[in-house]
Amino acid sequence: MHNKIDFFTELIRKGLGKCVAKLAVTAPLVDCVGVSKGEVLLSESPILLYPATLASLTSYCSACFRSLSPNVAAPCHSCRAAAFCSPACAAASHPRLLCAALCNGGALAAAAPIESIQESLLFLLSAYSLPEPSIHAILSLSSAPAPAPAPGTQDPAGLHAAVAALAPPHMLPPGFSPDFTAALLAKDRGNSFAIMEPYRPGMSLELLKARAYAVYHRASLFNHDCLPNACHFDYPDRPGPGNTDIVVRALHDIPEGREVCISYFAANWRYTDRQRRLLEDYGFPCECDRCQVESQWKDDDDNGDDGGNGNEDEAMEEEDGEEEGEDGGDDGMEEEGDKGGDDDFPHAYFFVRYLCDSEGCWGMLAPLPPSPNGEPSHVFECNLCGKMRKEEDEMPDEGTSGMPH
Ligand SMILES: C[S@@+](CC[C@H](N)C(=O)[O-])C[C@H]1O[C@@H](n2cnc3c(N)ncnc32)[C@H](O)[C@@H]1O
Repeated sequence: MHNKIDFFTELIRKGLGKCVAKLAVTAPLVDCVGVSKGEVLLSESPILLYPATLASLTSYCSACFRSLSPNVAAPCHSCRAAAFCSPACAAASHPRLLCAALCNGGALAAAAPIESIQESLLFLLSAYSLPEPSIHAILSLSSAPAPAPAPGTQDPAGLHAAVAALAPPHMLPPGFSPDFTAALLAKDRGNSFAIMEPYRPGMSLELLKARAYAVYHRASLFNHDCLPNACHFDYPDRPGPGNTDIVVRALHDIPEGREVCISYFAANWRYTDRQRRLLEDYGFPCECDRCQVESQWKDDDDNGDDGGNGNEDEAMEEEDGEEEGEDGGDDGMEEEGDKGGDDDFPHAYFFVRYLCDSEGCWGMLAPLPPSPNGEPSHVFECNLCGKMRKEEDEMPDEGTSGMPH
């Protein structure tokens, strides 16, 4: 356990779900005429799909990004560095500038020795391979601010020079310039979605890497909230067409007029980490309900460090033990609230209900879509590990406590 959110989730694993639900903020429940829980709000194909790193080229099909099985993988006839999972994917091929750069021996690997530079170069070579309307669709998205130069990274001018050196000049689009490159990079930073490697049970989310990145036109319009009311799914290894489509579903009923927001990263991140990421990568300080609450927490509650004792796990375990010892556990959380200890965490309900409890996962749980006659599903699906959880399995009852959003 690392922080207060982990603490509440741990309580749920110990069967104290009902108490945590009592702590939930009692916002008025609104009659929902807007969106029903589990409803698919968006299903969309990417404008652009590109490998996350050079290593992705040998593990995933370069056209559809399904996992490659070695006995069916066929190398690209031109570059021999990328591979495809089927004749149809080989015919669809992969971005022509990327293919040309890969034909150039180890030049791409030499230009991009570290993964962050690889990611930017793979993006640029793929984006510059798009037909003009698609490049303009990317340029129409909102821009994220340029990051402060970090050691080992390359600025847009350096990345532009690398693309110019790697791609045959006649293949570059009209308007190719350092400014064009900088504008594209700014769009990628604030709008791309990671398509993750396959999750294996027990694997820590921190170790899970992206296999590819995708830019979508309409999905890029979702704003962020640290207590989102929707989350996105992708199913890259599923058979059939549309395996790289993004699917956005409502976590719960959303009243008409309420903004639909997703979280740009795992919802269990600490306040300071969320603020830093949103400021650095997206250019805004988050002022959502949750951040307003958590900004008031003492440093050792959760604000980004261990509060100096370096062993928060122990502190939490002690606190937990005390609760159970005092009153048998179930009402402990309410008492904790009465004592003023944890009543400053009104969003506990959200974590209990919508965060996956698979070991090391921390994906988000959203209900499956309602049935054709509008019946809501009582099965929740994790958008990272794919685990299905029945609503009644350790989940607090939606009707007995307030909904955060
Ligand atoms: C993926 S885009 C979202 C769509 C964008 N708002 C638009 O109108 O195209 C990300 C950008 O939206 C803005 N944004 C997203 N969530 C926000 C929030 N909670 N508060 C303020 N700005 C936000 C930031 O400028 C961020 O860089």
